[in-house]
Amino acid sequence: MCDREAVVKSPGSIANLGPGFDVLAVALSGLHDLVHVKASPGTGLVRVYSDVPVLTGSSNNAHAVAVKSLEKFKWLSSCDIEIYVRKGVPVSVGLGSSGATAAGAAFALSLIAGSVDEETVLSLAGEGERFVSGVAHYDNVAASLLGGVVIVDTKYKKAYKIEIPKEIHVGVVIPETGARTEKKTYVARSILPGKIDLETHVQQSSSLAKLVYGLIKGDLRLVGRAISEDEICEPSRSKLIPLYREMKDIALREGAYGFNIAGAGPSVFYIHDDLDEITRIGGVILDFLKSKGVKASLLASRFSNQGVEVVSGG
Ligand SMILES: Nc1ncnc2c1ncn2[C@@H]1O[C@H](COP(=O)(O)OP(=O)(O)OP(=O)(O)O)[C@@H](O)[C@H]1O
Ligand SMILES: N[C@@H](CCO)C(=O)O
Repeated sequence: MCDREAVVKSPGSIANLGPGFDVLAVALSGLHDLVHVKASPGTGLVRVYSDVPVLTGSSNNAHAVAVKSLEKFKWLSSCDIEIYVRKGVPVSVGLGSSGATAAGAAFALSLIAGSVDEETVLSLAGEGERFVSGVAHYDNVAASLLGGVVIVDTKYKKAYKIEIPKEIHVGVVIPETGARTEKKTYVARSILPGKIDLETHVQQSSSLAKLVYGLIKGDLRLVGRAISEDEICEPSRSKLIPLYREMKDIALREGAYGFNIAGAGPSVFYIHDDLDEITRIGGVILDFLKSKGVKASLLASRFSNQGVEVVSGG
């Protein structure tokens, strides 16, 4: 039995999308991790290798996912597990890098164990996020697994996918400075308000519902307007991102449909239906940052309906 392997591709993602803290995320096109899992006869030893040296061994969340998988799939404990992670999603910038690996590892291990059940895979992948941020949140991992825009059902640990109705291009401005440390998601979560008042709840729910309605109707301007609204994370997290307000003003003034923080930051993202506009608006933001002595780069991508994909094995 312990002589199986699987290679999967798992996409990066943007979580929250403005008002959907821990509830919404979207998979991205052209950015993915490659996760190769091998099982061989043994005693339940887990070894993880990565092309990003600091992520080799037990500092890679794939290790935590594998340990949980051995507990979940009992027969795997008579196997040794080796995992090779080739990172394609930039680490620690807000593009769901840890989530991409966690989702890929959970999916590949479940394939090898012969039991790919969405809820189990989601729950195993969430353990990879717990390892990184202290909390098992499911937004990034659900987007990496399913593709599209996902809505996380936090009560029943499920995720519902909304197919992206039309081309939505996204520009991501990645600052070289900002809260980009190993613990950045942990820190970015620790500064959030512990409680919110009723008025904030109503406003946030309205923005979130508007975003989902806009997606279903294919109304990108409405989607963008909703993406720009967040009463919970943006007020505190934006203070960790140099020139955040100015960047948002520029993007919206230049015609971006919506702008907000990508995941836990420090990157920011904006959307448009025209790729050329994404490039042009990004250029204006980068020129502005340069004039202020802030180094940053632009990454252009697209919202994608593609989730995790099997490359071989299983
Ligand atoms: N397989 C992995 N891939 C990437 N980061 C990992 C992995 N395993 C552990 N980490 C740790 O997680 C940290 C950041 O991941 P985290 O998911 O919090 O941020 P992110 O990738 O920017 O995504 P986001 O803010 O969108 O959730 C990294 O600095 C790294 O130390
Ligand atoms: N929803 C998560 C995504 C980042 O991991 C957060 O904002 O903290």
